[in-house]
Amino acid sequence: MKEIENLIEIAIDNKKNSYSPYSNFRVSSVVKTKSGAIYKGVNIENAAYSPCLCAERSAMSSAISEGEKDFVYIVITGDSHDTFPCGVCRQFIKEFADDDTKIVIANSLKDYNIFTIDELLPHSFSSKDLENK
Ligand SMILES: O=c1ccn([C@H]2C[C@H](O)[C@@H](CO)O2)c(=O)[nH]1
Ligand SMILES: [Zn+2]
Repeated sequence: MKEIENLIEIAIDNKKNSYSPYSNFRVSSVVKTKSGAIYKGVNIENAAYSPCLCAERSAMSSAISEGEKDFVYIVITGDSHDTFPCGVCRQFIKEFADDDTKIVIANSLKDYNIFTIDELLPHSFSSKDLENK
């Protein structure tokens, strides 16, 4: 099975662990880093709403917490067709992604599209702006 399909399969399977009693909208993410390690995340909601955590930030945070910041794949799959990352997650991804990081918006094993972060977040603010002030 293709590497990418394997990641999508893991993400779809793990949607069951989404904690989303308020929106009833499940999102699951799987990230793969340069070392080959895989980390999973789901959206985690809260009665106070604002502490809600998106699946992709959850997965990336797990990786970063293990010292893994070089993302090769960020796979996202949700309960709607083409579940794209929210604005907060795009900015979060921008901090760590490079031009080679593949952001995979997956509907099924065979139905997915791949984007770079600059396609999803053009004209963005990043650490480079702080260096070049
Ligand atoms: O890319 C996305 C988009 C939405 N959500 C979550 C946030 C909230 O829990 C639910 C409905 O917006 O979906 C994610 O986790 N990732
Ligand atoms: Zn988000």
